[in-house]
Amino acid sequence: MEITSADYNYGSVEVLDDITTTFGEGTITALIGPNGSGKTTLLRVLAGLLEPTNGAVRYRGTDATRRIGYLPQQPAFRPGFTVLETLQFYSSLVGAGEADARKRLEQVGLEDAAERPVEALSGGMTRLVGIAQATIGDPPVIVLDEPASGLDPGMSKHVFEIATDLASAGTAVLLSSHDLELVDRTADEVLILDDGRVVRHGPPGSIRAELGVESLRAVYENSVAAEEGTVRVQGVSS
Ligand SMILES: Nc1ncnc2c1ncn2[C@@H]1O[C@H](COP(=O)(O)OP(=O)(O)OP(=O)(O)O)[C@@H](O)[C@H]1O
Repeated sequence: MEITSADYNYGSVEVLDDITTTFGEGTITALIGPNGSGKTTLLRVLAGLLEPTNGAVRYRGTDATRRIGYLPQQPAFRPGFTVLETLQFYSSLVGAGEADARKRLEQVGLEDAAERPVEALSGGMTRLVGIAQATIGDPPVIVLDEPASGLDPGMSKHVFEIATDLASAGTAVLLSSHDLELVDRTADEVLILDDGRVVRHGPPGSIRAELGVESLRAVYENSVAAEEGTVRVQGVSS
């Protein structure tokens, strides 16, 4: 999958600036960057939910029944249905069959919550249902916006293990995260976004070596110009 010379503006607010990069199948690419740097916007463009203002996104292997799975930053499900019914509904939409819904539920460790109404889940459980939903039908590209946010340390690790399994099976996994340690340990590629631009992209080990630092946190601090404790808000002049 590749994105070429892509910009994205919300009206007059320019959020993404000239993004060109490729994402390989079988790899986990983690997007990291300050709050408001454009990670969600880039993931939505890559998932095909937003049309880039300029430039293009191209997918390979478009013969899959479901081309892209997507976990939004704040997943929400229609109330009045159980967890299993919700996932079966998504399965039927993508022609994946009922067994796939149960398999995905087990994969995220939520089989005991199968009969619980979706509106009665905790925040972390709702995100896990969202991850299960995103993986139904084995799409070749899976886009996860902060999949580990709000999860306890054990579940965060588990979610990154799910991402690793998906990548081993050939899926291109794109995700955003603020957990630099987990990203350092798990991602094949790291893409650092600052103020809507890609400031670094490569395997975490290579970019650490390039800068002669020990941790991804040090890479981040070296690469991101934002002042700590402030958020750069595009479209607002100070
Ligand atoms: N619908 C919208 N209309 C106008 N501006 C928007 C809209 N959505 C996002 N933005 C702006 O785009 C910029 C990038 O937002 P985005 O959500 O992509 O950042 P992010 O890197 O995902 O942030 P975070 O880490 O806080 O989730 C922000 O300045 C935000 O205010």
